Amino acid sequence: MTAQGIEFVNVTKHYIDYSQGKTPALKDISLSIRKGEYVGLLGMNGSGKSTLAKLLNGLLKPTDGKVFINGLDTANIEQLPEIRRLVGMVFQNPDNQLISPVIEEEISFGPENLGLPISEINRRINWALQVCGLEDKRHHAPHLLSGGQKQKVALASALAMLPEYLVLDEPTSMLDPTGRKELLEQLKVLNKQEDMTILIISHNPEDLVQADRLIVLDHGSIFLQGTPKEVYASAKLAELGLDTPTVYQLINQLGSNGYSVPENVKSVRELVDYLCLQL
Ligand SMILES: Nc1ncnc2c1ncn2[C@@H]1O[C@H](COP(=O)(O)OP(=O)(O)OP(=O)(O)O)[C@@H](O)[C@H]1O
Repeated sequence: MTAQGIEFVNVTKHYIDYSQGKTPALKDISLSIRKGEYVGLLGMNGSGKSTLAKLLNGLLKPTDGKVFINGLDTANIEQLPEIRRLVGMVFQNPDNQLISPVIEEEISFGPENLGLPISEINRRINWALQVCGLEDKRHHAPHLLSGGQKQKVALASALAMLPEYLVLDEPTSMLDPTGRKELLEQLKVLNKQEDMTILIISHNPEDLVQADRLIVLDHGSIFLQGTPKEVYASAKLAELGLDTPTVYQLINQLGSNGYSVPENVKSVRELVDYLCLQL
């Protein structure tokens, strides 16, 4: 067992008594996510993505199998506080996550519970507000914000815990195009500069292109995984009816015409730059 990283060992999750013959939400999943990795999770509605995310910080327990975070077992109640410090979660619906009357208090809640000194709490609040572009909203009430702004507050609260692992379930669903672009940029920075491991779930394939690895779920099982280039070049993906981002449609077309594009080209802009260099 590796001490660092996330490890799913033969994990099955049933929500309902399986003596009734119900299909499990997740079936015998084994996977490893190494520390510092940026992983995208995709799949059709009901394929098990949110269930997998909730297993990561012990919100759900496996029916069978084990989930380890840095070697800590999510089924061990004594290890849960440390697991929840390590794994920050940003849920699909921020209304379920925000509890304080003022944004600053919402963000300080977690660090205060860790018993950190005031100076460190303030440093983390300032940093999280700045990363999420919320400096001017510090004294606002979360419930008066728009859905997208609430999503940013939920992210800021998770970041203030300085998690090693950041799990985001549909984080861009309520953001406008600018907010979406900014969030994805910030995730890249958090991953590369802060060495934060990222697991992002999204129905928007464009949100996942910067991942190191994509994992595709189907009916609770891993259907396909690989680099974005490998996954989006796979004919299997079309079987699920999942969209291919524009840049990979172009890369696939170039590939079928005999032109290979390097793995690090992940946006239309980067593709154009790369092609210009080849002229
Ligand atoms: N609380 C619950 N009780 C019973 N069944 C549930 C519960 N939550 C999810 N399920 C079932 O588990 C399966 C996987 O659901 P999950 O929410 O993990 O899928 P998902 O891939 O995140 O879907 P979506 O893309 O729609 O968010 C579905 O069949 C769903 O009906």
